[in-house]
Amino acid sequence: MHQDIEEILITKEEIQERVKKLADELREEYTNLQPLCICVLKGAVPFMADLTRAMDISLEMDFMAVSSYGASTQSSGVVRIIKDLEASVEGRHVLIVEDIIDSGLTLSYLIDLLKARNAKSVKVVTLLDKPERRKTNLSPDYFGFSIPNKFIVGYGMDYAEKYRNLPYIGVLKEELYRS
Ligand SMILES: O=P(O)(O)OC[C@H]1O[C@H](OP(=O)(O)OP(=O)(O)O)[C@H](O)[C@@H]1O
Ligand code: HPA
Repeated sequence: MHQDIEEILITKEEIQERVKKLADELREEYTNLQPLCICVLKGAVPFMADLTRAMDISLEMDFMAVSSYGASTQSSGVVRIIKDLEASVEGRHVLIVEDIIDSGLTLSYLIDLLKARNAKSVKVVTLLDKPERRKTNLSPDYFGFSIPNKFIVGYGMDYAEKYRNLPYIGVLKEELYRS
């Protein structure tokens, strides 16, 4: 795996340090609110696991899997629900946990959906933000790192389902995904 990485953008230690700081901020906001943390599968799994443990407050977790319909419909923001939540969000303080915001289309769909289901509040924490790629005017309530427009993998993020278990975030060698 490691030989396929052009450069390490964010080290394991930098991730750990930033996740701890984000967790401190979120603890301030959500103590006594019993938030429902929603992990957007699959990429956000490592971040969700590390963040919620570091938050160290009473909370609940649920998981959702979504997928864009494809290139032609992506620009319309149409998203297909592959796995829906088990919990009801009605009256709940919801925190969406994402690994990366790119165009923002996935998240803007999810935010609208959860509001339509009568969540009391809906906020977003993402580890990474790629603002250059944005196609919506959405910005996360909390983010770990703002990154350049490069294709990255690791700490949950994949290319063709591989590299999710890298402990750091790295830029994938261009020849591997352009070919
Ligand atoms: O801002 P957007 O352009 O909508 O892109 C961001 C979404 O894309 C990635 O998920 P992906 O569909 O690759 O699924 P995965 O998490 O299972 O890898 C990422 O985890 C976000 O959910
Ligand atoms: O750079 C990325 N890498 C992996 N998955 C992604 N989903 C959106 N952007 C990316």
